[in-house]
Amino acid sequence: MAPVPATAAAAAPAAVVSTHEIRRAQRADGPATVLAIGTANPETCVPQDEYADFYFRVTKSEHLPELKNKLRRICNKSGIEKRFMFVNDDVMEAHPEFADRHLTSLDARVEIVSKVVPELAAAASAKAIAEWGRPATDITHLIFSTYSGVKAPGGDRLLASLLGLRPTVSRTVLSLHGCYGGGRALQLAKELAENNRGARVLVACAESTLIAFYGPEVGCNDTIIGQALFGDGSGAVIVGADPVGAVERPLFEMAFASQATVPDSEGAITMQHKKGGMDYHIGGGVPEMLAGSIERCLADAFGAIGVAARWRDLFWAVHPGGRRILDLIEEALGLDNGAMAASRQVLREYGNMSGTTVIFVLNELRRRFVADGAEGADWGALMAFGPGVTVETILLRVGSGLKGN
Ligand SMILES: CC(C)(COP(=O)(O)OP(=O)(O)OC[C@H]1O[C@@H](n2cnc3c(N)ncnc32)[C@H](O)[C@@H]1OP(=O)(O)O)[C@@H](O)C(=O)NCCC(=O)NCCSC(=O)/C=C/c1ccc(O)cc1
Repeated sequence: MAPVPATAAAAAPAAVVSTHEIRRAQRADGPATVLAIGTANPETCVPQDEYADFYFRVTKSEHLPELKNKLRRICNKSGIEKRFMFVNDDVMEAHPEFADRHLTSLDARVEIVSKVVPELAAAASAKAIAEWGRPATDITHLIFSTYSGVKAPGGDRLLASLLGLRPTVSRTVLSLHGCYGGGRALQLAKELAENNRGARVLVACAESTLIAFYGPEVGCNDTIIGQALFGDGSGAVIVGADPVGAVERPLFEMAFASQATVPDSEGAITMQHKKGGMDYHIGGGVPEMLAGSIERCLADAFGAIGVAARWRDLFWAVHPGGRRILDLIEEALGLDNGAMAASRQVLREYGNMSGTTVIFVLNELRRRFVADGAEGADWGALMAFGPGVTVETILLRVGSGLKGN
């Protein structure tokens, strides 16, 4: 069809513009930036040194003392002091079938998590929105990441309604990314923010171990290791480009993001919903596998943007999948023992909350930067890992909202 001359009709566009120009006008000018962070946890807190007693009591497994001792040994070496969770005595009394993974319980689990997980995400998101300082109706996109979401319409819809987001908010659910869900969601938020001028993306990650909580079994060490490490929590981040001067405070600029799959690692970490709850496997060699891959991921990412980085000069937001993962990554990169202090603190206070954890780490880093004025800090790396084995890398720069506080 020939273009309509501008004078032909009052409703015609004033000038013919190409789709390239339309596209360019839709893009943001600056990089995606973290503008606010919020976190939340369920009420029940279990000290790590009481966890073995709690777990063997509520699952009625006291007849397996060797496994209880093994759980105690792992808890002692975990670097964790306490964890928060939805599972408590009341839940287990109401659902004794949760203790036995061979009984059918998925429906009951999904019924509970499809309510409590979005509610927890709403609590974290409300904190992020309050800190952000703009109305919830200014959120244009919502990314909800959880491995508890196996229902439609899903937790994203409930979350949007609990927060009073506008009906035209663009919703996406990410599921079963496990421990790299937070990294994946932030990376997607970066793409959305940079490609949609004025977009404000709410990333909400929320996980509950209730979907995967069952009693111990002789010969299944995965259950014991999971019981030693995992906790429940939610983290929310607001991401947008071109911050509005007087209102929005740039915390971290997202300069580059990438994903890599570790070769020959398919079976190392697995998750699958089954009739008795979510089944999972955590291979013994995961810390070594990650330590062997991490430097390549970082070098490729910094290489792609032409920045010569020295690992010792960076700040770190690394997913604390387990204490040994942090130890081996520090060693592989030749870092000081304090380099992962924010990750270790989150591990100590909350355990491994799967995809949510890296948002807690980012929040802890922010707290540390505010406390010391972000002196000397410039570039950093956020890294998250999970099934695949997948490594998410996001290169960060300290934002102006954190400098000179
Ligand atoms: C703190 C650990 C667990 C133990 O510390 P350590 O310094 O290695 O100590 P040890 O070498 O003495 O090991 C203590 C015990 O733990 C056992 N162990 C050591 N890793 C293992 C192992 N992957 N398997 C099963 N036994 C082990 C090890 O065999 C040993 O057993 P035992 O000799 O009987 O005392 C440490 O190994 C560690 O940090 N491991 C990293 C764990 C890890 O790979 N995490 C990343 C994956 S997280 C993930 O996939 C999440 C999935 C998920 C799924 C469901 C959810 O609800 C939520 C999330």
